[in-house]
Amino acid sequence: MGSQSDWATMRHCAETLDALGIGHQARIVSAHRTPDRLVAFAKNAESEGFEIIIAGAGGAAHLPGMTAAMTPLPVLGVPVESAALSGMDSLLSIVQMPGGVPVGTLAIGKAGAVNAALFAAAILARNDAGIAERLLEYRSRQTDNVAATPSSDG
Ligand SMILES: Nc1c(C(=O)O)ncn1[C@@H]1O[C@H](COP(=O)(O)O)[C@@H](O)[C@H]1O
Repeated sequence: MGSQSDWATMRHCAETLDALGIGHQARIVSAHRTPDRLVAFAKNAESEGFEIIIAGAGGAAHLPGMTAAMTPLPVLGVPVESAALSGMDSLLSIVQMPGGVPVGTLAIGKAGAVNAALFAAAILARNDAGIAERLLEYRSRQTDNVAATPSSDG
């Protein structure tokens, strides 16, 4: 993520990965404020054993795209909700990549952070039966938790 302030959003991604038993690391890396850290991280991520990068950033969110430019790994982008423009700036700056350098862009905020973890799980599940099974269980629990009728105090 681009800043400590993104953790309130991105922790939902980390918690979802934990729930699915998927190993992960959370790091603060900024294309703007820590450019050398970004280059070192993105260029070495594959050789360090990372399989997917989830990049959450807000405002002028260059982090996901710059990361994607420097790694062959799949990069998922989470637009963090910004105070000034409610995350529309984050969304548009992450989603509007030029052809040839894709970032898989999720929804703004918490839903996007959770879905980035689930999307990563779906990719990893193709080659990992344990993750595939846990993802199915997660989806099944989610289905079971949707009531068929509304409660009067809901
Ligand atoms: N978008 C980026 C990048 C980047 O794209 O490299 N680095 C920090 N930021 C974003 O700036 C916002 C405000 O950060 P602060 O709260 O630290 O001022 C955060 O949402 C962060 O992701």
